Order: sequence, then C-alpha cells, then structure tokens
Amino acid sequence: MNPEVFDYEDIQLIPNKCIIESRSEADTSVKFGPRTFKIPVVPANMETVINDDLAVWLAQHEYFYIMHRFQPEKRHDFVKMMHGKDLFASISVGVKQEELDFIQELAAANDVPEYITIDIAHGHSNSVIRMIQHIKKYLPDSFVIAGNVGTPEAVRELENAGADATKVGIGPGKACITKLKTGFGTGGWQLAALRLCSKAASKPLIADGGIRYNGDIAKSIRFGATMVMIGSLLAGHQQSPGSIIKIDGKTYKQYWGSASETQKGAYRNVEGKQMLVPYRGDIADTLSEMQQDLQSSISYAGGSKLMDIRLVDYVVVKNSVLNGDSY
Ligand SMILES: NC(=O)C1=CN([C@@H]2O[C@H](COP(=O)(O)OP(=O)(O)OC[C@H]3O[C@@H](n4cnc5c(N)ncnc54)[C@H](OP(=O)(O)O)[C@@H]3O)[C@@H](O)[C@H]2O)C=CC1
Ligand SMILES: Nc1nc2c(ncn2[C@@H]2O[C@H](COP(=O)(O)O)[C@@H](O)[C@H]2O)c(=O)[nH]1
Repeated sequence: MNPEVFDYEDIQLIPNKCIIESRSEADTSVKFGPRTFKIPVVPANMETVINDDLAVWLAQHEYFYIMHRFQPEKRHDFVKMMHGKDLFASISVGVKQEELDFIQELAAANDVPEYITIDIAHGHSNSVIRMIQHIKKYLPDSFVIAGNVGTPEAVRELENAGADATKVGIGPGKACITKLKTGFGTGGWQLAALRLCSKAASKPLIADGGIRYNGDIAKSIRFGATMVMIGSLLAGHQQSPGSIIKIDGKTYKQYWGSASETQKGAYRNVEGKQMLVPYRGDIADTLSEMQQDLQSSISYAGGSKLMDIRLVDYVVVKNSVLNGDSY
C-alpha cells in the first residue's frame, strides 16, 4: 500500500505517557468560530440527522449543529426562532440565485446567523467562491464554512475567497454512491485526504464522512480536523428525524443521502441512497460516550486537552480494526 494513502481503519495512534490522574481531567472542548463547544462533533446537515428540536437541544447543551437546507422557506424563521431563545443560529445554503437572494433577505432584516455553511457536492467551484464573497459582503459577521472539497488546492482557493473554514469529504459517507457513480472522491482514503488538506489549510477544517467508530474522531483530530461531521452514526436516535422501522424484532431508523432520489424527489444526478441504521436510543447518551472516549484518547496521547492528540505518532496497519475488533 502507498503509505500516503490510508483510511480510518488503517491507522493506529501510538500512546504516550499519561500525565493526568483521571480521564475526567481531559478537556475535550474546542473553539470553532466565535464559540466553544463541548466536543469536536457536529451532526451532519442532513434531513434524517437534524431538525429544529434537535438543533435547539444541541445549542442549549453546548454542542455545535448545522441545520440542513432542504426546507429553504423555513430557514429565516429558524434563525429568528433560535435568536428568540438566545441561542446561536447555524444554517446551510446552496449556490443558486435564490440562495444569493436569501442572504440579502437576512441582511435586510438584520437576522445574522452566527454560522453559514455552503453545502454542495463539488465545493471547489466558482459558484461557491461567488457565494462566499456574497455572504462576506452582506453578512460579514457570519462565520462561513464552505464545502465539500477533497484537495489542498480547493482548501486554499476557498480560504482565499474568504471562507472561515472548509469541509473535507467527497464521497466517504455511508449513504454515498459518488465513487460508484462518478469514479471520483475521497471514499476509501478520506483520512489521507484530510491529512493532505490540513497541510494547505490556514483555517479550521471539518472532516466530513466515514466516521464508523468513536476512535475515528480522535484520528480525524490527529490528521488536522478541528470539527468532525457525522451522519449515519448519529441518525439512529430517538431525536433523529427519520421514521422508526421494525424488522424481525429489531428497530431501525431511516437514513438517506442528501443527493438520494428520496431527498430529491426525482431520479436526477443521484449520488446517494436510502438505508436503515440501528436504533440507538437517546442522542445525549451517544454524545456523552463520544466525549468519554475522546477523554481516553487525550489521555493515551499523553495530553490534557483535545489538540494534544495532534502531536502523537501513528502507524499504518492495514485492516487492523476489521481483522480484530468489532463491537
Ligand atoms: N459530500 C459528498 O460527497 C456529497 C454530498 N452531497 C450532498 O448532496 C446535496 C446536494 O448536493 P448538490 O447536488 O451539489 O446540490 P444542488 O443540487 O443544490 O447543486 C448545487 C449547484 O451546483 C451545481 N452542481 C452540483 N454538482 C455539480 C457538479 N458536479 N459540477 C457542476 N455543477 C454542479 C448544481 O447544478 P446542476 O444540478 O444543474 O448540476 C447546482 O447549481 C448537498 O447536501 C451535498 O452536500 C452530494 C454528493 C456528494
Ligand atoms: N456522496 C454523497 N454524500 C452524501 C450524501 N448525503 C450526505 N452525504 C455526505 O455524507 C456525510 C455523512 O457521512 P457518514 O459516513 O457519517 O454517514 C454527510 O455529512 C455528507 O457530506 C449523498 O447523497 N451523497
């Protein structure tokens, strides 16, 4: 295997001597844009992962969130609703003319979201650069996340256009079929792509897609992410918007790609699929477990805070997780 090309399951981080007395001393918090959050995890901005109620709960409990863009007519009221509850507003936009108009509408009403994510499949494009510049002109106080990208050149270009953070991941997602349909992407080498992008980045990166175990969050931080976006692992909760489905006594929730036929309502430029994910109960428990596991990661790193994970060494062990461990 080319040592420069690897994915989450191929990497193990190497422990350093522990300097804390208890994992509870390890600080998992992360500053991202104008705010600090409990853990470097954000549920994916997908219709089966996030909705208004969950966004409110996450913001109230110091977790980052990004509302999806698939009910465009509700977004302005969403911003007002969050601000009315004294919570931060974090929304997604596309790049078409009506989205440019929407930014001007928010600016005219002085409803300024704290975070705006430009969310399209191929983010290394003039349409995204135009949108970044448009947001910076009309809503200069919003923190702009642009994506998705998969190359250092793209990170550099979007940062130069004014993006405050970029989102890395073309096709590593669980509901994704981009690699199969187009032959392109970072599917199968997402972690290595993140590493390459981080060498070019001068602003924060979000690692997006391909997280299958909690340990993958620490690996993302090691290879340059400041925040980690997670879809399928966070789609199976009581609070998740997808419907509950029972098959042979087992409980699942629906999860579909944002470029799936289900989402689009038509079979055109489809690059995603619909699937079921196991039901996992209360999202609060899953997020707490992620925090505890990250605290352990920090202790194995020989540190006391999240970014100490950046300093550890690693080995490439092909198929180590798949060969040995499952739970
Ligand atoms: N992270 C990932 O790997 C992927 C994520 N997605 C998700 O699916 C959702 C829909 O994405 P998307 O289809 O981009 O959104 P849209 O359908 O809103 O497309 C955004 C704009 O970009 C254009 N566009 C889209 N893809 C390309 C391309 N490959 N080349 C040139 N122009 C393009 C579209 O025009 P037109 O439709 O006419 O081409 C449209 O004007 C988003 O939430 C996105 O994040 C989708 C695929 C991959
Ligand atoms: N290629 C596609 N990617 C998609 C689609 N819908 C969402 N996504 C991406 O997946 C991640 C979540 O990945 P997961 O491994 O945690 O499940 C999400 O944030 C998007 O970037 C799609 O239809 N096609």
